[in-house]
Amino acid sequence: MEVPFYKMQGAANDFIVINNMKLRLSDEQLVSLTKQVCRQRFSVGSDALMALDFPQANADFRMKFYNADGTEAEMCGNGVRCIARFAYETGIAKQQMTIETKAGNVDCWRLDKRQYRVQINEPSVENFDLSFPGTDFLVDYVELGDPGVPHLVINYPQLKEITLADIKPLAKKLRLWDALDKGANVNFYAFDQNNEVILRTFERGVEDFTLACGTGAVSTAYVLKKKQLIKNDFITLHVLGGVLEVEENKQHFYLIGDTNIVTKGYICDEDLVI
Ligand SMILES: N[C@H](CCC[C@H](N)C(=O)O)C(=O)O
Repeated sequence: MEVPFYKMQGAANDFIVINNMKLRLSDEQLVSLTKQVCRQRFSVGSDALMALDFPQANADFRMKFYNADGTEAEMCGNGVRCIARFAYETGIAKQQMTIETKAGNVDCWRLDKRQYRVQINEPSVENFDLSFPGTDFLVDYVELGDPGVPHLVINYPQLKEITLADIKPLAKKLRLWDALDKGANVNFYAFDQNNEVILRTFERGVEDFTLACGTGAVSTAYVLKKKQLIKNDFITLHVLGGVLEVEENKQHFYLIGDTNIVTKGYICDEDLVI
């Protein structure tokens, strides 16, 4: 079976995007497809797969988001920005759209050919200054949306001086912390010399650091604003894949950033079983 798809990335958080309004694959088929085609080298390789589908209520369309390991996540900030561009450029939506996600509906705006802006779901859970056993780390927990996408936020001042390998063991322990009933994505942040944020995110369902994480950026910005560690309404976050902007406007948080359509074509992986 040849599967028509776009390969897209937002700040190098990369995605396979398919139109399930046309393919009509079942949830089980989407999970199986994801686990096969997200594998690097064996197949296309990607952080996640997103299926654009019919909305269940009054949104323009529905985004079904699957991590590379096949687990479905509640939301994806970079993913929503990319699927919004896919929808606009394939005539499914106009320049402003409402997208149904597991975490709730989100509004998204096309700013220009590549820049998209999304209003991220309001937090439904927040627990600050949790002490992580066996360390002197205080970590903050936020779920964006309801049910929310779970994020831990940790201040790690020497982030610039260390490598991801140095913090991967800690990231894995935090990701799997048994105090969290659905685990979490793990965000390490530090401030740079311009008081902008450096961010590195270990993602649930990828089980590794990705080059960017949109809901991780918003979770971090949310914590910094709530703790009054940052005053301005526009927060620049430097991630390995580039830059993400988070805007707070009337208590709502918006994620703004670049998108890139890397490939348009067909997955014709000869080992693919659907
Ligand atoms: N990269 C995504 C986060 C995906 C969340 C997923 N890793 C999970 O929570 O299982 C983003 O840009 O928001």
